[in-house]
Amino acid sequence: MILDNYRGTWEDEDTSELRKLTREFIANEITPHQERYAEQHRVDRDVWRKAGQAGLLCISVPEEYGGGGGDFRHEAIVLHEQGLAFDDAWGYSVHSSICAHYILEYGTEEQKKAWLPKLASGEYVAAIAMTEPGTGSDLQSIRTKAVRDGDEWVINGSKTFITNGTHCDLVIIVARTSDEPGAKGISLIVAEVGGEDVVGDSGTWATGFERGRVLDKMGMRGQDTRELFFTDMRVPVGNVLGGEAGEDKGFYQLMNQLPQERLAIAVGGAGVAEAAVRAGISYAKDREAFGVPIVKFQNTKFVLAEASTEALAVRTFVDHAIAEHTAGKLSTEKASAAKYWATDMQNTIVDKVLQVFGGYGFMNEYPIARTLVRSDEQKIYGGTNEIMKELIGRGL
Ligand SMILES: CC(C)(COP(=O)(O)OP(=O)(O)OC[C@H]1O[C@@H](n2cnc3c(N)ncnc32)[C@H](O)[C@@H]1OP(=O)(O)O)[C@@H](O)C(=O)NCCC(=O)NCCSC(=O)C1=CCCCC1
Repeated sequence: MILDNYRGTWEDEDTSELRKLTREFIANEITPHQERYAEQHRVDRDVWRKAGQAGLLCISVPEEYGGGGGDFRHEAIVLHEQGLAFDDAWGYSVHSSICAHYILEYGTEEQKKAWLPKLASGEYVAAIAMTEPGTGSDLQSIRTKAVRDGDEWVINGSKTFITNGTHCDLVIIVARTSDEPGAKGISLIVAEVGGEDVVGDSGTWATGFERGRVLDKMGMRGQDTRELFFTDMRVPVGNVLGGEAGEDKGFYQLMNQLPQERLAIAVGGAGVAEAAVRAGISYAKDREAFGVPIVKFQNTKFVLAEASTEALAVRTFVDHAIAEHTAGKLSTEKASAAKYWATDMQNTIVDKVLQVFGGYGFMNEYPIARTLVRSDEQKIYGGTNEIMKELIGRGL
């Protein structure tokens, strides 16, 4: 099969070892519990602690802050393995590959030392609260407001679609901190909110912090997605990422960091696409019709030939983007292209492979069914694919 033995140009012995470790972790801690995680709309809180112990959290954070001392290639291995395992609860990657990086890139030395070791060990779960009920793609229009009162920010507002909304102990809140319009008056404020291991137990939450509805999603049901509310919630004034120098810089920090998030989603997409092809091949070899395995039919071969070629093309493009990102050369446009194309192709590939399964492809007991719905979500979050095309278009 053309995907066999493929290795990205950036993969080496070190990443091979990490791949083995990640595969083992997912096989033990995620795959056997997928159904339960989907039912409870989140993984167990312990998954973070175990991932921390296994060295799978904050892999690209320097060792001096408790991380693994690697780079984005190492994050990419974990993301790719999650895709390959149809792991649709990738909140721990959001924690590591996205949230930790805001602190690493923009935090003061004191902030990095205070928070990163806790994220790397799994003691804290992190979330980033960007999207609001009335503000998705148009990020400049956020309304959550932080007003300075002495040594504290007083925060009011609401956020929705927040990954890790149930478990988060630390939230990076995107809030308006000045009366400047649009992009200029926004800051990233870190709030330590008090974690929650049990849904509904609000005993340890910060005053003025409330977790809203657990959102009932069509796919990625094991991923914890929730509303968050802030009502006169007080946060120390020093919690703006980057300290005083970071005030009102939040929008630019987001624009700089979102390309990594988009690439992370593309990497997951490449993994899911490949896993779908492998599942389709395996099913077509087992399933018999008209006295022969259906893989013998030309239609089946052609569908799987197309899907495996497309999955390989996605992987090579994503690998190219990973190599550029590791070298510090990934542009906003190329990260957007990787996200848009990898997730669109993921959707196309999964859809055509599902047809090979016939009626069984529509049954939830086969991962391919929930994977199709998951593929729809990949095209929306992290910046819709339409916003990705807008960003590519601006660079033409
Ligand atoms: C691209 C975008 C639509 C923004 O365009 P506009 O036309 O409003 O903004 P524009 O006029 O282009 O710019 C404003 C200022 O910003 C500077 N700048 C732009 N790019 C950059 C950059 N790359 N680096 C530095 N500065 C930048 C620009 O110069 C301008 O500055 P100025 O006003 O002159 O001072 C932006 O809002 C966006 O991206 N939305 C998608 C949100 C979105 O992606 N959520 C995702 C939510 S999170 C999520 O879904 C999750 C999913 C998985 C789990 C985790 C979370």
